[in-house]
Amino acid sequence: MLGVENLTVRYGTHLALEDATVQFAPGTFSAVIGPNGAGKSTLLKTLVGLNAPTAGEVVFTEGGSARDDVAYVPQQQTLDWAFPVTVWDVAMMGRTGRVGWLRWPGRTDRERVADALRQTGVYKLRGRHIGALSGGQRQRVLLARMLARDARVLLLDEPLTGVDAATQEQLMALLRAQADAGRAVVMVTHDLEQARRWCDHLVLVNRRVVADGTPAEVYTPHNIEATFSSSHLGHTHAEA
Ligand SMILES: Nc1ncnc2c1ncn2[C@@H]1O[C@H](COP(=O)(O)OP(=O)(O)OP(=O)(O)O)[C@@H](O)[C@H]1O
Repeated sequence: MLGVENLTVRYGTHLALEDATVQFAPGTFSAVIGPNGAGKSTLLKTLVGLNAPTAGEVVFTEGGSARDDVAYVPQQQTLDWAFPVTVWDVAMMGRTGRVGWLRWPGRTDRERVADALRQTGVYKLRGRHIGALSGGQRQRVLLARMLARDARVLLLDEPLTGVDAATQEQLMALLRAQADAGRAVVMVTHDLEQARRWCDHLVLVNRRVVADGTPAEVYTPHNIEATFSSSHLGHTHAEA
């Protein structure tokens, strides 16, 4: 189990997330939903250890250094796609940590990478330079790197950006299967409708956690209004 308790994150004087308490359970596909600037990426980055809490904490239950068990897929546009590596190399980073190998990949590593590339449908592109890929192909490669990692917790920041509708459905099915296999899958998205169809846990965020529960519990006009209306944003700004 991974979660945050009373988490507040500030960037300088800017309050990005305030007093958030949420848990992400194994076997659950969670969606973190909210408008631009709501603190969604901040939540994921803090879970993976890229941001330090200003107050509150990240909580791992069940076992010790579980952060090693977390695979993180950042937003596609935050990565350097001109970097001279192939699709295979990027997926292998899920095993070895970085290019210029920390250790020489073994047979298990190669098998896991091949399997991940097949699952995401880019095995045939394995020799291609990542700079030559479409947006949808890039997203598949990032998902392959995540799958190759074989982590128990999967955190994905808007993994369906730049992906066509048919591929989005395929990738959502893939993530659903990861949750059904016992992993905790947490996805940041803007797409409330898609999240409602595929996820069993929705977290609505607008600087604070507005609602947290099953789609049936969370998907109410009141919660959606509270999450997405600009008047509410103004309200939370005023509180900050
Ligand atoms: N490194 C940073 N330094 C200063 N401010 C930041 C930093 N990162 C994020 N912010 C600000 O914190 C707020 C929350 O950002 P965050 O990226 O978490 O939002 P988000 O919900 O993921 O938004 P989007 O949907 O646009 O990606 C925003 O107002 C953003 O401008």
